[in-house]
Amino acid sequence: MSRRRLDSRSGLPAGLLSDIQTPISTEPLESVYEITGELGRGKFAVVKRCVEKSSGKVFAAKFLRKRRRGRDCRSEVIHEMAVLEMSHNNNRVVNLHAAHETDHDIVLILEYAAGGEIFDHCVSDELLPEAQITRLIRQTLEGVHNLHQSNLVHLDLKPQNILLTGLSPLGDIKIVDFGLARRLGAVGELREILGTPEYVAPEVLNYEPITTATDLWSVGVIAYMLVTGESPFVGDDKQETYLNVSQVNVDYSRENFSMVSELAVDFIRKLLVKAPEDRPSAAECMSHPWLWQLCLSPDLTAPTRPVRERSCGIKWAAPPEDPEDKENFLESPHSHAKRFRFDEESSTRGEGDC
Ligand SMILES: Nc1ncnc2c1ncn2[C@@H]1O[C@H](COP(=O)(O)OP(=O)(O)OP(=O)(O)O)[C@@H](O)[C@H]1O
Repeated sequence: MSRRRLDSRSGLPAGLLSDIQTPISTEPLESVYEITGELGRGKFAVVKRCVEKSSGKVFAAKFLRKRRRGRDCRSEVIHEMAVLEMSHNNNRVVNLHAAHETDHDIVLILEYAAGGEIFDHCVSDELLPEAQITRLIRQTLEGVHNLHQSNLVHLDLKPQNILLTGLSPLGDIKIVDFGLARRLGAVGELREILGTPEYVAPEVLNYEPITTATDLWSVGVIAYMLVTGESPFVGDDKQETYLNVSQVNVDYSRENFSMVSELAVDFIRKLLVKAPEDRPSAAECMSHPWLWQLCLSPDLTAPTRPVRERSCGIKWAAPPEDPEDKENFLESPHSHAKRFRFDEESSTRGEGDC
């Protein structure tokens, strides 16, 4: 995808934020941090593990190139910093610790997420138990809800951008990569953006207005991938992927979902709908019974499911008594979030369906 709305005067992507509080230090990075190894890379960035010499604390240093394809992209890096700063109080977003500038890069020193990407759990031979998946989705929704409350949309949510604070035991999620994030309303209607074809919503492909619902589509894709180990829209080539997305061509067959609860399917079906206005908001999603049915399960660390094994014994549960869930939750989903209308029939089918 290459479409991108440009500001007519500057030739830069429209709606970039430019106010930052974090000073950009020119002190040589190596004098402050010991760089220890690569954690990941994207199109214009490489992320390395580093240790702050003065404190011994571990961080992730994201090296963002200032020039890309012969163009000065400093303002895009500043924008990413501004979004991170706006999300400072959002516990589900990686924290910006400091920033440095080198000849070629601006380096964001980020909170280190030691557990890697949830993508690894989508492509593993052993999928996570649904109780763990629902915990991760709840946390993702909480992070997304808080972004949306600040009028921010992420627009590049995918399993590679949802990291974990730890692996064993499985930690909490941290959302990263705000390069495509935008503030809604900053420049009128938003219709733009590149993204990763497999994960983008139909309205992005169709150059229709982008709203908070665009992120909710991606949450549906992420949930699909975590429960099935498959990417719902990926085709043999880009064209086929686009077609699958724009026709919402999703495979809910027994083959893919043999091990998945009916409530999980219902949750995903609610999000992977073409019309953005028909998708529930992040807050509304939080009252879906799938997210709470297993949260009182005594053993969240239950063995992982081999791919295609059935998850059974589904029982609906009351909202969480778990203090962590209560603390982190958007108040109480049942008291505050407007309840999205869930299909009674599809919800009850999960019970005892082993
Ligand atoms: N804070 C972090 N802690 C640990 N690993 C990280 C952290 N931030 C990023 N990574 C790793 O580096 C990868 C690339 O980071 P990121 O997505 O921010 O880069 P990007 O160049 O903007 O990516 P893209 O080209 O997909 O937009 C992530 O998918 C993740 O594996």
